[in-house]
Amino acid sequence: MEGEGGERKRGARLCCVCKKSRASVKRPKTLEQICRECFYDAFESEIHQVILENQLFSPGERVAIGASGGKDSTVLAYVLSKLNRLHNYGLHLFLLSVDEGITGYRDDSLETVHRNQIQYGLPLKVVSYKDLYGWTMDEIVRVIGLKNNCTFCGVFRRQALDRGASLLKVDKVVTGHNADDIAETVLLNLLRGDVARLSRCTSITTGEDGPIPRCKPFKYTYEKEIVMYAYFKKLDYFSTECIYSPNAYRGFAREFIKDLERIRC
Ligand SMILES: Nc1ncnc2c1ncn2[C@@H]1O[C@H](COP(=O)(O)OP(=O)(O)OP(=O)(O)O)[C@@H](O)[C@H]1O
Repeated sequence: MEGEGGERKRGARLCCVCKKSRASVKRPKTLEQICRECFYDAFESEIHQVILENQLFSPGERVAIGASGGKDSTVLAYVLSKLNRLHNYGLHLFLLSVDEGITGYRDDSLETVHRNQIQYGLPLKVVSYKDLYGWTMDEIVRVIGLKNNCTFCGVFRRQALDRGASLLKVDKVVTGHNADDIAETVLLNLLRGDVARLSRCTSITTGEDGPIPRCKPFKYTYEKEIVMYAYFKKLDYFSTECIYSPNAYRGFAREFIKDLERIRC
């Protein structure tokens, strides 16, 4: 038994990047066998390259990170603060959260954002549907039911982020939309035949003609890698799905894409 274990240890695969440490991760994006430290480096430097190549920011800009407390925006807040320090982007970063008023979901995830505020030393602004529109999502769902509620919520959230951004006087809002989210949106726009949105939805920056531009630094980042990064780094995030979204059209698009991926692999 001992011999077997020893042999397995000696035969352990080395990281294909540093060739020193034991590979402990298979990168979903490249399928490379890689060690954790090299995975962190690759993950962060790819996002840095995306920021540079797309000229997402200019020195001195005030940038609000749309912070829901979920994995994507938590990793975005962590990585963007780190890159800002490391590469002297010169950005003033803020966390901006929208409280939709969903009991048992957003109240819990906002607690996570309050902790992130302290952990990352970033100022936090919370704007709520109740204050802005006089209704919480709980109240809206009580009236309209679970059909189309995500459509209402999406429109309200977009406006609420704009209102919060103008209160914070920021130049840009960044969100944690990742490559998987964008693939779903492409499929949804195809199914709806929405040609105008289809041509816009893959842009890394949108809303340049509106009140405030929006950027997606994770446009090329796979969701699986964001989950791995958050998990290995032990980041503090909230992982429950919205209690009102299980019937959303988007959920079916997500499953369809996952099925296609499974068939292809
Ligand atoms: N309530 C909110 N307040 C602020 N920003 C939000 C909120 N909800 C969503 N966002 C922003 O929009 C992005 C995409 O939101 P989506 O609802 O698709 O959640 P998600 O893919 O689960 O992301 P996350 O893991 O960050 O919650 C988030 O990453 C975040 O930047």
